[in-house]
Amino acid sequence: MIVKHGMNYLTVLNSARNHKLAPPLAVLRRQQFLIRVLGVRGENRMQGSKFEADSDNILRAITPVFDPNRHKGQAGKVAVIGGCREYTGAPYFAAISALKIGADLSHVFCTKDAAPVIKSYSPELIVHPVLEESYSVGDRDKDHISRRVVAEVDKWMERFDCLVVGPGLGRDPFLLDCVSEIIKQARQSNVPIIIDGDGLFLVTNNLGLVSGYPLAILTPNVNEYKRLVQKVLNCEVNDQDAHGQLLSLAKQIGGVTILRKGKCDLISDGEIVKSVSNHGSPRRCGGQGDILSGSVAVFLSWARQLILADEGNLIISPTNPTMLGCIAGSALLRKAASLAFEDRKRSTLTTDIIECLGRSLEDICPAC
Ligand SMILES: NC(=O)C1=CN([C@@H]2O[C@H](COP(=O)(O)OP(=O)(O)OC[C@H]3O[C@@H](n4cnc5c(N)ncnc54)[C@H](OP(=O)(O)O)[C@@H]3O)[C@@H](O)[C@H]2O)[C@@H](O)CC1
Ligand SMILES: Nc1ncnc2c1ncn2[C@@H]1O[C@H](COP(=O)(O)OP(=O)(O)OP(=O)(O)O)[C@@H](O)[C@H]1O
Ligand SMILES: [Mg+2]
Repeated sequence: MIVKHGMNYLTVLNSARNHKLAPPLAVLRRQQFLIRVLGVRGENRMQGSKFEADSDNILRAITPVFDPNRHKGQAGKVAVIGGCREYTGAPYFAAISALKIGADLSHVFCTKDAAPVIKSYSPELIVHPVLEESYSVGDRDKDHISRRVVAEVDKWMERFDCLVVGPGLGRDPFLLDCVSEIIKQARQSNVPIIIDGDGLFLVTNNLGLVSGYPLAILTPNVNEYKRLVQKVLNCEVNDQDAHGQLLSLAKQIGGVTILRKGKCDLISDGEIVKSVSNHGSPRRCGGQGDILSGSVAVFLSWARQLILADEGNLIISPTNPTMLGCIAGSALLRKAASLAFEDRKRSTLTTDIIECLGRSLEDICPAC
């Protein structure tokens, strides 16, 4: 069978299937080979586009070199607000990913039920059992419990370089009210905030929480993006003009940065659009978005530090730390997912990808 340039996948597969002389296994192998070859060609086209971010150079530029004069905390202190009765995996994935990439300290603020579970996954995480869900709070106690929850988080706020709000947070109304107050406090303290998962459910219904805050990053998946577009732009997702629509969405929410996750990750701060489409994994197991939110938190913190220290002498582009954090986090996650898949194939899980984060970063910027 001759494969001609421009033949689509289906034509090629059907030809291979109709190739009756070949034994079935050989046909299958040939099909897989053709899919791989043609798939890679398509991906290269996307990576060569003018929108594709220079992610390797960005990772090299913003990852700090080791310095014996630095003390604990200077490589990043992040906090994840999430974790409830249903979900304990998501906040763990986000918080541990931050540590595996190089943050010094990673906190989790979760409900009382979730805390012992998350603590038992890892002694490395600092877990605060402070959030409350409606079922454990009487109507009369709501005001003072809400004040107490917000105060518990606020006393740590100034120490954090970045907050990740939403992985495994759940949608309990009382809990979400408290989290709204926490977002307001973070904003007042100028702490960058990444909004993911159920945090996006909260923010989509209350855009004022992040609108006009340049240190906010939203990381919607396909469902979350759809809801955001419907709410803000009052229309449906338009894949024919994906870049233009993302740009308007970020602009409309007052210049927040949006990382639209998908086959190719698209990132915009309302000024520019960048894409990250390096090879990832075909496995779509749950939790990869959580790794991403923890990763973006670390890279955003590092980019911000670098920009403050360099006083405008930065030689990379873009220069917005939220854009840099998203590009670096997305590229690293995809590389780690690809490495994990090479090794584990169909059984690849989120924990396998987390184990590949260190090696992936090391390949691009060695520690020494
Ligand atoms: N191991 C873990 O702990 C992991 C935990 N995870 C955590 O899960 C949470 C939800 O995130 P997700 O990604 O499942 O949300 P998403 O794609 O919008 O929903 C998919 C479908 O479900 C539905 N739906 C969801 N929640 C609903 C609700 N409360 N009540 C009713 N419907 C609900 C939704 O329907 P819709 O909202 O469109 O009506 C859609 O059809 C979030 O906290 C995340 O961090 C993940 O990170 C994975 C690993
Ligand atoms: N079709 C795809 N091909 C390759 N990579 C993808 C694809 N879809 C998503 N990804 C990658 O997986 C990462 C997580 O995206 P995903 O859409 O799974 O998030 P999510 O649904 O929020 O995940 P989670 O299960 O953690 O909530 C993204 O950064 C993206 O790079
Ligand atoms: Mg998610």
